[in-house]
Amino acid sequence: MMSAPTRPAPTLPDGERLSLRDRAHDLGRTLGLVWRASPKHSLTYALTTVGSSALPAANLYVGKLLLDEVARATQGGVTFASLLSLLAVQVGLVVLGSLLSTVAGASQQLLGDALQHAVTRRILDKASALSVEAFENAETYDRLQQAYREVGTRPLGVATQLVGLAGAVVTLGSVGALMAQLGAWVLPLVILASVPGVIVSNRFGVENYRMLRWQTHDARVQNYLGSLLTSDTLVKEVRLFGFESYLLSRWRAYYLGFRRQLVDIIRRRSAWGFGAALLSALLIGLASALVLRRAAAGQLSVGDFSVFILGITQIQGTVSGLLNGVSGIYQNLLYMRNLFSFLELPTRDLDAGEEWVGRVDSIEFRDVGFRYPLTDRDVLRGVTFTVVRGQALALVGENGAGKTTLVKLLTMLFEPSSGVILLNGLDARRFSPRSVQRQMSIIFQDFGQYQMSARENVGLAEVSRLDDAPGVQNAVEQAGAAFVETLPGGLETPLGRLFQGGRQLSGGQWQRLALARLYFREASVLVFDEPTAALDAQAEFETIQALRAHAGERITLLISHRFSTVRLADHIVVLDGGVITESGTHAQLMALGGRYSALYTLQASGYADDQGKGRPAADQTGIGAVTGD
Ligand SMILES: Nc1ncnc2c1ncn2[C@@H]1O[C@H](COP(=O)(O)OP(=O)(O)OP(=O)(O)O)[C@@H](O)[C@H]1O
Repeated sequence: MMSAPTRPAPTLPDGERLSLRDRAHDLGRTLGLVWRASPKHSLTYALTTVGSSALPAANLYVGKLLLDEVARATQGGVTFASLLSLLAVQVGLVVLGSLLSTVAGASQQLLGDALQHAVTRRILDKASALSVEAFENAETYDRLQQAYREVGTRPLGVATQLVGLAGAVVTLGSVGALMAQLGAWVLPLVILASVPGVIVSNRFGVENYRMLRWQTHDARVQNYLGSLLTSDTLVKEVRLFGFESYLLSRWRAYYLGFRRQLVDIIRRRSAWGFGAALLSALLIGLASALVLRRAAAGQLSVGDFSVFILGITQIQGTVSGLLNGVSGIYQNLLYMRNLFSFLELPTRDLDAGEEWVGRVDSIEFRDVGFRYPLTDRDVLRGVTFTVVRGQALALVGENGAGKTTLVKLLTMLFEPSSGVILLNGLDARRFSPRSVQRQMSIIFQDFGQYQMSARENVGLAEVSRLDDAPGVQNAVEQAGAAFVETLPGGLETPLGRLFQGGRQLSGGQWQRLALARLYFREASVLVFDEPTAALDAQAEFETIQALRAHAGERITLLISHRFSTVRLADHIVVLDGGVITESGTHAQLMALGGRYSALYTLQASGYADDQGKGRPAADQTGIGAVTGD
């Protein structure tokens, strides 16, 4: 059986190291969020809730008067009218209670909805402003996930619990004043009886929160494993290789790990809970004995006794509500700390810096190095090359050599750790990344397959022209994605399987659409990261032709493992372990007889063997035709 995953011991979440002052600050911030989400509903909810908290004492008191009157009636001298007037007051209180709780419930719901929208919006705004780097950092990503997952409950939880606390104080004060008249020790004993249960539930509540937080990472892994088993795109591979049971056993190993922690908590919580209930029963018994002693001495009326009996439930409910409210606020504030620290994450202002205007005519990497955050290895070192307008530069290298990382630097998604990138001879750091990025268009290796219409899939490259149907059409043709015209709704056909009525495309068709997206943006730098991986030979040939047609006016950067494509570039850079080991034209590199020539010959001989008829290898992929013109 698969063993449970092991991870280093958990560290305390940020919130648990906070001082009282910081917590008070977070509380103030949370209330600020709530208030801004909807002042009207915040106020209505607070007033109605606190108002209705005084009703239990009023009910108890009128009930006591009524009982005493009924008891007196047995001795005569009480009119039906006086009993009826007390009943009318009691009914009035019930009606008022219903009215207040209806208004409180409705305003809470509306406030919750407004608050969820406001906080989700802030999370999404923040996520949109975070750098790509932040998404590649597991801790930040966990923080985002948690903030997003619990946004519907936590902020509202703080507000309702705080209002609940104010209400509990009102109830406790008013009911307590009534009960205090039954004997000096009665109220303290009843209050004390509520405490053990609350302490136990709080202690385990915090432990539960810590457990869930500690499990966030593993739960993500488990969810991922589950998603592999339910994915429509992966089902073929999973079935063919038959690794369902492996995935299931890993998924189950995580479940068993969670289960062990849960069983442990439940066991301890039950034992402590039972002990607390015993202690509480003992204290209530003692308070009852004190009251009964006064009753036996004829010092209490039937009404007084009803205040005691009903008051016990009322006080216990209120005290536990009060203490739970405090611990609930504490727990929700831990979440809020997580949310605030996510919202406080530094963002890279993509608009900071000078605005880049005009085309990019040259890109120069000068001794560029890069190391991913929180890692201890440089994935690029001393990278130096120049590419100018009209040139196509190809990057080759084995998996993990650093090609995609280089593209991330070139497209200003990441900043180099050392060295400098010059655009038209100027330090790229001077310019706002967004303005430079507007000059760039790209097809990534893991390009998006947007479950939207074909037009949107292309138009997303330049949202301001999303409705430019002729422009989209043009890009579609350039990318050889004319198949979209044959779809039932043409460009408006919804794509993908996620939503009803969507048309699923093949891998190559999705890739052509991604190419159309690249062409749709009028950019001076085009980056192709494995643009032909999912294309057939004919499509690859057409793509390369389109690429060549554009090369004249632009800078083209091409990453490919297909040497048939690579050899067409004007300049080829070979990356090995993050370092440039060779560079030059295809002919120069072949003449050099180094790594490039070895790999090229290896791939070419593969084609030749396949064919076995002595036809030139390159013809197989249409390269002969391309280079021959
Ligand atoms: N987000 C990341 N955090 C840490 N290391 C990373 C990250 N992304 C990539 N790397 C590491 O950087 C190195 C270069 O990766 P990169 O994706 O640039 O390679 P590549 O040449 O594009 O590979 P491939 O041909 O497989 O696409 C690899 O060793 C990889 O493990």
